[in-house]
Amino acid sequence: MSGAQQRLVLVTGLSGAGKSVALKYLEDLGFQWVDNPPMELIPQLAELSVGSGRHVAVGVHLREPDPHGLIHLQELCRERACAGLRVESLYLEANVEMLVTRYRETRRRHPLALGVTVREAVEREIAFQEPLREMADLVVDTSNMTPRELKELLDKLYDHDAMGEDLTVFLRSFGFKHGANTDADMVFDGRFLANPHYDPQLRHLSGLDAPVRDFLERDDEAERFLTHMVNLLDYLIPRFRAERKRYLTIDIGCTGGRHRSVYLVERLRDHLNQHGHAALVRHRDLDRHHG
Ligand SMILES: Nc1ncnc2c1ncn2[C@@H]1O[C@H](COP(=O)(O)OP(=O)(O)OP(=O)(O)O)[C@@H](O)[C@H]1O
Repeated sequence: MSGAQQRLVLVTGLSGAGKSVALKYLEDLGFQWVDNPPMELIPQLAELSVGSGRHVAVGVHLREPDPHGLIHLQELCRERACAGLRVESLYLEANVEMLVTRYRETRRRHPLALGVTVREAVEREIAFQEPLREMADLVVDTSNMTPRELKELLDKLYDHDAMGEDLTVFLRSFGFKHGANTDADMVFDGRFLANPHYDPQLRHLSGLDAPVRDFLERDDEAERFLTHMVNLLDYLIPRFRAERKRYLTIDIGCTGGRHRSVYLVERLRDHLNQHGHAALVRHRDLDRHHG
C-alpha cells in the first residue's frame, strides 16, 4: 500500500446488484476481504485490521431487517475512523427490472424469494435496506453498467491517487431518453441548450470533439449555465467538505447523452481540476448508437 490512509470499505446493497463482483475487483486492487460476517463482529474486524497495512473490504448481505446489527454499523460509520482506519460504505443497487432480469438470466435463486416472486423479494429488500442506503458514503446504481464498467469505476474510486482525496467529486453525463440514474446527489438538465444533434455535421460527433465544443462554446446560454453550475459548486464543495461528505455525484443530462451533457461535464472537470479537486468522470451514454 502507498502512503494513503488505510481503508475499510463496507460493500452493501441489494442482492444481485454486484456486491460479490465488487469484492472480487477490490481484491484485485489489493484489498483483503471478508464476505458476510455477522454484523456485530464488523467493528471488531475493523479494530483487528488496524495496522495490517492492507485495505479491507467487508461484504454486508442483509437478508432480513436487523436493527440491532445496523446499530453497530451506523456507529462505525458515524465515527468514520477507527484508530487511523478510514471507514466508508458503498451501497450497490440496480432497478427492479434489472435485478429480476439478472436473477432470471443467471438462474440463481434470489436469497429472499421463499414463497414469493423475485420481484416481491427485490421490493421487500429495497424497503428494509433503506437504512444501509441512508448511511452510505456512495450509492452506485449498476443497472446501466457492465461488470467491466463497475470494475473501472472501482479502479478509479479506490486507486492510490484518489485515496488521498477527502471529497471525491464524480461527474457523469447521461441521456434522459435512456433514463436518469437513481444514485446522483445532484442532477442538472442541459436540454434547453441548442442541440448539436440537429446539425448533420455534428450529429455523429460527440461533446469530446472539437467541432461540437466550438459549437457550444459559441452559445452564450451554455456559458451562462456553466457559470451558474461553477458558482454553485464553488459554494457547496467547501461546505460538503466541512460536513465530511466523502463523495459528491453530480449528473448532467441532455437528450441523448452524447453532445451537450458530455461537453458540460468536461468543462466542469476542467474547472475543478484547475482548482485542485480531482474529479472522476463517466460518460454513460457516449458509446450508444445514435438515432
Ligand atoms: N454492472 C454490473 N455490476 C455487477 N454485476 C453485474 C453487473 N451487470 C451484470 N451483473 C451480473 O449481476 C450479478 C451480480 O451478482 P452478485 O453475486 O455480485 O450480487 P450480490 O450483490 O453479491 O448479490 P448476493 O447478495 O445475492 O450475493 C452477476 O451475475 C453479474 O455478472
